[in-house]
Amino acid sequence: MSRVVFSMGSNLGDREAALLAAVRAVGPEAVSDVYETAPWGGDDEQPAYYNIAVIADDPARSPHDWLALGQRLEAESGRVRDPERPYGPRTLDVDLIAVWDEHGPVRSDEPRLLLPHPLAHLRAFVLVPWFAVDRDAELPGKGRVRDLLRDETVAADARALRRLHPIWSRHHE
Ligand SMILES: Nc1ncnc2c1ncn2[C@@H]1O[C@H](COP(=O)(O)OP(=O)(O)OP(=O)(O)O)[C@@H](O)[C@H]1O
Ligand SMILES: Nc1nc2c(c(=O)[nH]1)N=C(CO)CN2
Repeated sequence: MSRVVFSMGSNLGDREAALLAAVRAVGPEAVSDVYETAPWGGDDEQPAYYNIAVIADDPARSPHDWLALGQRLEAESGRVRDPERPYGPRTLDVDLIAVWDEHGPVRSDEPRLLLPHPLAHLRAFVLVPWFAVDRDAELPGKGRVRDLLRDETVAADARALRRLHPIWSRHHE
């Protein structure tokens, strides 16, 4: 068993098309609506992001398989990395927020795959879409997403997000 929560984002090119292609490739169990979000992390000179949360469940996939899939999708979207702008604009970003296997939450300290994602609890653009598809969501080691959203800074960011529209429905499957 391997259940994963992804945060996906895009702020370059056709944002919706990039996210939709990624969702399709993952084979999702649940997909949030699209949220328009201001750039997080201090690099403000870039377009607004579209962000979604995606939950997937595939007994055949390991955490590294999920990571490899995410990285392949980023490359296929035409993503180019600018080493001078770690939080710069991108056609597609696929982050693994948390993974569970048959033993429970997976923890990893490998730089290549940090689990749970070490910054997720600070990011309204991750927490709000995730909470929207799972009211009981829990970020391992940090607590319930419901409670993380009460932090003052996160709550202020959350109020500034704009929920736009669904991106996924049965007819896409
Ligand atoms: N949980 C994770 N999900 C996705 N990538 C991860 C994770 N943990 C570590 N990485 C590594 O992070 C590296 C940098 O990824 P990337 O440039 O997309 O970071 P970022 O998305 O800009 O920043 P952030 O990790 O803060 O969201 C990748 O090489 C990947 O192997
Ligand atoms: N709003 C928003 N800001 C970001 C995002 C993102 O997906 N959405 N991704 C980042 C790097 O992971 C850095 N900043």
